[in-house]
This record gives sequence, C-alpha cells and structure tokens, in this order.
Amino acid sequence: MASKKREIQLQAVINSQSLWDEMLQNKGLTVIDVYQAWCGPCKAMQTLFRKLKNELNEDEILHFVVAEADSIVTLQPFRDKCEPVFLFSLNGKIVAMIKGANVPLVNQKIINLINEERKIAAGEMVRPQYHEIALVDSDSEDAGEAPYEHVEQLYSIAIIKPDAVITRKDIEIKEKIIKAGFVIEAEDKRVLTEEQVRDFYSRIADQPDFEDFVSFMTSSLSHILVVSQGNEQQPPQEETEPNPEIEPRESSEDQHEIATVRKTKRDSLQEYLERQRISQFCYVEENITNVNKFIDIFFPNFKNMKSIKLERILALLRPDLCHQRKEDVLDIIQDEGFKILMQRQIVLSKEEAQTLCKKYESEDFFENLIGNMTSGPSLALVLLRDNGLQHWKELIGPSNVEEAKKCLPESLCAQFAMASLPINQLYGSDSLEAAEKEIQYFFPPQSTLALIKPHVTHQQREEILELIKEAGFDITEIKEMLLTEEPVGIIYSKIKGKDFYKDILEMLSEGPSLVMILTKWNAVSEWRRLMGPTDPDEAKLLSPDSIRARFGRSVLKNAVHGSSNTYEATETISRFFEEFVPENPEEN
Ligand SMILES: Nc1ncnc2c1ncn2[C@@H]1O[C@H](COP(=O)(O)OP(=O)(O)OP(=O)(O)O)[C@@H](O)[C@H]1O
Repeated sequence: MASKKREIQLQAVINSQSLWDEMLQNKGLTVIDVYQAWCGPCKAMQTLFRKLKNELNEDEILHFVVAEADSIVTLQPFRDKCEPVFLFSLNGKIVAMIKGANVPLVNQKIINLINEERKIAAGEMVRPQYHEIALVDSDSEDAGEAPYEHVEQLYSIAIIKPDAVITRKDIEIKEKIIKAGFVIEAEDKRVLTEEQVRDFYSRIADQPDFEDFVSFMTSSLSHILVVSQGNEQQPPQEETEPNPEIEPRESSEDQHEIATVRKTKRDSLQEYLERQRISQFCYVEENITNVNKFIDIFFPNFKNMKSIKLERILALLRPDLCHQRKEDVLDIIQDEGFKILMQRQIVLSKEEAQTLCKKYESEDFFENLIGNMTSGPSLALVLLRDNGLQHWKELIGPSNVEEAKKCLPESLCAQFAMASLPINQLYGSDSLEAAEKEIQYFFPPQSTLALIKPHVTHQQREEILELIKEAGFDITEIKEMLLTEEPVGIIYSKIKGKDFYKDILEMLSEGPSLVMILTKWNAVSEWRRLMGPTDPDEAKLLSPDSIRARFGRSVLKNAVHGSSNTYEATETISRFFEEFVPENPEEN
C-alpha cells in the first residue's frame, strides 16, 4: 500500500483531456507513460523513473506522469495497444516517442534532454528547433506515412581500421555508406588509445591475437563514423536487395525498440557492410547503450553539434572598405559570433571582378564598379557560424545602399557605405553551394609533407593530431614508417652535408615516425607556422603555442618536420605517397 502511494507521488495521473492540456503547461521535460485502463502503467519503468528523479534532482524541470489513453482524445491512436508507449514533452511540445519498455533507451533519452535543458539554462547552448511529432501508432495501417522523426533516432558507430585509412579505402567506404542512404552524422580521424581499443573491441577480447590487434589499432589513424539510418522516405541511391536471412530480430525486452524501428527500415549498417563485403575494414557497434557511451567518448559535443547548423561562407570586403575600415568590420564579424577560418587580401583581375559582380552587369555603374574592384586589394574571408549564411545576409543587409539607408540603417551596408559605389561594400555567398565553390576559388587547397618524429609519445601524437585538425588541416594521407637512410635522404636532402645529419639519421631510426600529407590553403607556410621555430627553446619564447614549443625536447628532437617550400612538398609527397594526386596541381 505504501509503495502504491509512492508511485502516485512519483507520477501524476492524467485521465482526462483537460488534465492533459493542463499537463502541457509543465515547464521543462515531462515524461509521459501512456497506459491502457485494462493493463495499467508500465511497472518496469517506475524503478528507473524513481532513480532518475533522485539522481537528477531536477523537480522543477523533470516531471513524470501516467496518461490513460482511453480517456484522452489526443491519445486515441494508442488505445487498445498492449505495447507501452513513452512520450517526451518539452515545455508542452511532444518531441519524442519511444515504444516498448526499453529501459536503457528511455534512461538515455531523459538524461540527454535534461542535460540539454541544463545547458540551455546556463547559456551554454541555444534551444534546438524541436519538431513536434505527430501522435500516430506506427503499427497501424498508415504507419508507412509516418515520418522517421516519430521514432527515436538510432545511431551506429563504425570504426574504419588504420590499414583501410592508409590506403584511402575509408573514403570509398564512406561514399558507399552515403550512397546507400545512411547519413554520416559525425566523423573524425584519430589514433585510438589502448584503453579505447580495449573498450570498443571488448567483445573480441578473448581472441588469441587480441594483443597484436590492440597494437595495430593504436599504431595509426582510424576513421570513426557516427551513422544514422537517415530519412526512410528518401530512397537509397543504391539498390539494396532484400536479404531473406535478415529479418527484424525477435524482440527481447531490451531490443524491442530496435526491432520496432528496423521493421520499417533498410538493413542495419553492419548488414549493409557485410553484403558489400567491406565489413572486414570496419567494426560496427549498434547496441544503443554502447553507442551512446562511445558517442560521448569520441564526440563529447555531439548533441550540440546536432542542434547547431554550422555553415561556412565566403565574405568579401571591397577595396575601399578594406583599405579604410577593415579592422572595424573584423571586430563586428567576431562580435557577431563568426569564426574567421581563413583570410587573405587579394587584388582581383578584371575577369574575376566581372564574374563576382555579374548581377550588376546591366547597371550603368558596372564599368565604375569593375574599375573600383580591381583598384586595390579586397579582403576575402572564410567565416564559420551557426546558421552562418542567413546571419551574414541579415548582417550586411541589401545590396543597394539607398535601400539600406532607408529600410535597414543598422545593416553594415548602410553603416559602411562609401561614396565611390552605390552598392554594398560587403559581399556574401548567395547559397552554401556557391560558398563552397567560392572558397575553393579564393582559397585553393595546397598539400605539404609533415612528419611526427619517433620521440613523440602516443599521447602527444594524439594531441598534435588534434591541433592539426583544429587548425583546419585535412589529414589527406597518413602512414607509420620506420625512416631508414633512404627515406631520410629524401626528406633531408638539403642538409646531407651538415655535421648533425648522422644524428638525424640515428634519431629517426629510434622508432616509427608518422608521415602525413596535410592539406589546406597555404598549407606549406601554415604548417611551418604551426610547427614553430626549429629550436624548441626559441619556439617557447617566440611562439609558445606552437607544436615545437609544446612537444619539442631539443633542436634535434623537435617533434615535427614540414616541407620548406612547395617544390620540396611536391617532390617528397610524390616519393612517399606514389598514388597521391593533389587537388590543385598548380598550387603545389
Ligand atoms: N644544430 C643542430 N643540431 C642538431 N640537429 C639540428 C640542428 N639544426 C637542425 N637540426 C635538425 O635538422 C632538422 C632540419 O633542419 P632545418 O634547418 O631544415 O630546420 P627546419 O626546416 O625547421 O626543420 P624541418 O626540416 O625538420 O622541418 C631540424 O628539424 C632539426 O631536427
């Protein structure tokens, strides 16, 4: 009797439409157990709810209710069903539904939503644009019409092994996965730690060669993918033949939700990779609890990444503005939350100016505009921000100064108008597709050869690879190599005559080095800047954040190497990576 009383306290009972409507006024998250009068609420979940109530201790923003389907019109689609249904209402909006008493999934959902609410309250994230889901029973006849958002989104984690990354097979695997209609939600290339390998591959830990496998997996970069099934309404571009051997699993309690989802979907990622005969390159984890755990380990910002639409755009300050008020504009750009990924001053040729200003072709000021645009350097910027395209458009305002001054005096167009031109002194890409093309044009990628020397520890290697990625380099190729006399001769041909050359040979023969091709705009000098001065002591003084300042031990053991110029980069890359074809041969 006492326990019954506690249950009532734990979950408010909603048994009429007016109580339902009242319940929707709750602040924060309300977890709704939809039940049938004839079978009662789900007992299996009450332990979990009680535990979460105590552990999360968020009574202001976490509520539990039981809602009787028979007496609430909104819940009509769930009447006469024996399967439990859990709805998640955020500030009155039903944002998710889980069918079946899947304790781990419901647990994770509540924790994720509450963590998000906490972050929103602390100003650490913006409230995601949740879509209200339609309340339909997916087992009913029209279930096929129901969009995928009705069902809890499920992810898999795939780790493509180092040997496939080195041979660039990972690119091919990724393309296949996308073509088959899966969505890559997040990805990263990184060297796994021993602990991560043991944890992720614990299922095969009893195999005799597991220790060798751990060493292999920690030797070089793996490619980690978070994959979702995508939108089931969108047909895969590649035919997936039905496989009679693969039927939805018989649902044990824990797997019930997976089975519910799979019934309406294509093969799982694992099944797909097996049929494509590429599963040997790639290990897939699909267990929900494990997937959530590994997403937290590999992509701690995943939930934020999902709710934020980061967009890269090209922006341009025309010559007069660039010359007179560049710094003022750059300050505003940063204050508006844009990250400046790349910037360069560039004097446009007549053809370039004509292409960029094509939409003014028929205006009588066109000739004047082209003359102005080619008169001095413009500032080209690559900007990154949540909803970047739209935000930049709103910030700079219309293209016509007169209109801007009249209607949008706050816009940059009005604020930075210059007498020389009747149009906006700031330019922005029209669309994301156009942005990518313009970025490629103004910031053509270049490749350089980079080396992480043998004295660098595994942990430091990981940190260096992280710095490389943060600086916007693409690690285009990577391999671990013991550098003997011949390859060292290729890298250091210009200092073969120096008396310390033998020391270099000895130092590099101490163990394997990591040899990489790094790609980004201006990669040769950008990588040299990130490496810092040759001598770590000098680096500590002049460039304390550089890699050599942080990881170098001496002038000889200075952690990293980079090509000195584009000629050297092209030459050495072609010797170490014979297959490599640069994206822009003229850039290297
Ligand atoms: N005086 C020295 N004594 C010992 N080793 C040296 C000395 N000077 C340079 N080295 C080693 O030789 C490498 C090549 O020297 P170089 O002068 O080309 O410097 P760098 O271009 O900054 O380095 P890297 O070519 O490795 O990127 C250095 O990275 C360093 O390890």
